Amino acid sequence: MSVEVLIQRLDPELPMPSYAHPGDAGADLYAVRDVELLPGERAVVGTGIAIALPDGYAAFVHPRSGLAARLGVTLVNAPGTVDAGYRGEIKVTLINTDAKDAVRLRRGDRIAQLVVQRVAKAAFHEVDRLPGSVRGANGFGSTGT
Ligand SMILES: O=c1ccn([C@H]2C[C@H](O)[C@@H](COP(=O)(O)OP(=O)(O)OP(=O)(O)O)O2)c(=O)[nH]1
Ligand SMILES: [Mg+2]
Repeated sequence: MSVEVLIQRLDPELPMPSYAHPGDAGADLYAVRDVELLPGERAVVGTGIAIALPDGYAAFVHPRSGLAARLGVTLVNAPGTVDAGYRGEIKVTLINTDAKDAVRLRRGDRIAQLVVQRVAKAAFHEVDRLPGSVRGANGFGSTGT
């Protein structure tokens, strides 16, 4: 399934978001600037792009596993939600979770990945009692660890 997504490059020197392999779900996003993150520090970094998604779609900003595993860098609000109507620059809220080492990322580094998905719009109907289910209200580790 493919969907047309309009993209505006706010920084024409950065590459278009790109899928590294056919079949990848996430298209890599690039840092618009250098950033240094001290241990525990976070920063909002632009990606130099704005998009227009069709109604019924959203895009989700996910961390990259390589940055997470190698450097401890992830996203504070993973996954970030990009609404179909959002026309501003897509930004990434990075955090360095490492306890000891600072991390330096450069302009043009791939800092996150964008997953475009269909999303349903809920019509919320208030009721006094919800229909029964096998799980019921069990959660939060109810099946064990
Ligand atoms: O990682 C993210 C998350 C969000 N956004 C942009 C797109 C999204 O449509 C908008 C608002 O995001 P969200 O609804 O998560 O933030 P909010 O704190 O609820 O802000 P608002 O009151 O503007 O909805 O910010 C990003 O660029 N990157
Ligand atoms: Mg919101």
